[in-house]
Amino acid sequence: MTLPPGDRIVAALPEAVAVPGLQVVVEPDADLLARAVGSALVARLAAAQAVHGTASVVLTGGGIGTAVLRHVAGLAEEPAPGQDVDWTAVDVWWGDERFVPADDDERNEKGAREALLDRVGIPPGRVHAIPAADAGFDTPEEAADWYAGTLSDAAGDGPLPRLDVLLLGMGPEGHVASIFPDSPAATDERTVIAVRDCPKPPPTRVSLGFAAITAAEEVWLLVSGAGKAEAVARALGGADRTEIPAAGARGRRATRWLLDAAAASRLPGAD
Ligand SMILES: O=C(O)[C@H](O)[C@@H](O)[C@H](O)[C@H](O)COP(=O)(O)O
Repeated sequence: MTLPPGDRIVAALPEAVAVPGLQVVVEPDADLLARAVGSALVARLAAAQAVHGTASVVLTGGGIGTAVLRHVAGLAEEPAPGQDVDWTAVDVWWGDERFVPADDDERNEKGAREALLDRVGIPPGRVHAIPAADAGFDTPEEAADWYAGTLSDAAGDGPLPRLDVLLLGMGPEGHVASIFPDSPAATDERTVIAVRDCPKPPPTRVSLGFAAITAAEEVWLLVSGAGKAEAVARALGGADRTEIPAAGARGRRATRWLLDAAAASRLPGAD
């Protein structure tokens, strides 16, 4: 029997990091990856609604993350049987955001609205943006505390609501959300944190912490390009999450590494 690439890779990973629910999926290139993830996301949200009546997704910025949303918007216009998402019953959160004015092109929220949210009719009350720098908060710390409170309010009981799928891009050095290697955010226990002096501009951000990321039902890491291959291999090879934050991004039920062939090229078992 010939295993598909992702199965071969999981089989080749050391037992210590073969966490329950770990999947590695490899698509030939970035465009096919974004299409595949878009279809999988629609199916997952439809499945969550079939069980719970509602679904929730945590969005990421970045090229692949935004391309996925564009494909989801296209699928929403012509839903496949059984994969019809009721967008009026989807809660949207963000994994991180830049603390800049709302109309700044650096806002992850702006990209997501253009790619998907403005096209599918989600009620404004279900779009839970991380506050912009001109939204009435003087500091990213105040904005982070407010977002933690908003998550907690949505939960009703406990600090976090059910987060069905949490999407993350990954930087070439292994950062996820705005948790950068060897930064204070990598060891912060809060659900939402302010990030200052970020090595990648803009320097001031608000990010979910590991406490929130690891509470999601499923974490999906979207990674493309050869420049990420070494960090992917280190994350899946058991690196410490303070060195490679992506290594600590794990969902409660599933952790899916969704890669193109170039990003997967340094994994054991990759051809
Ligand atoms: O906040 C940021 O600086 C980016 O949003 C970042 O976290 C991004 O998600 C990754 O760098 C992957 O980006 P690409 O998919 O464009 O490579």
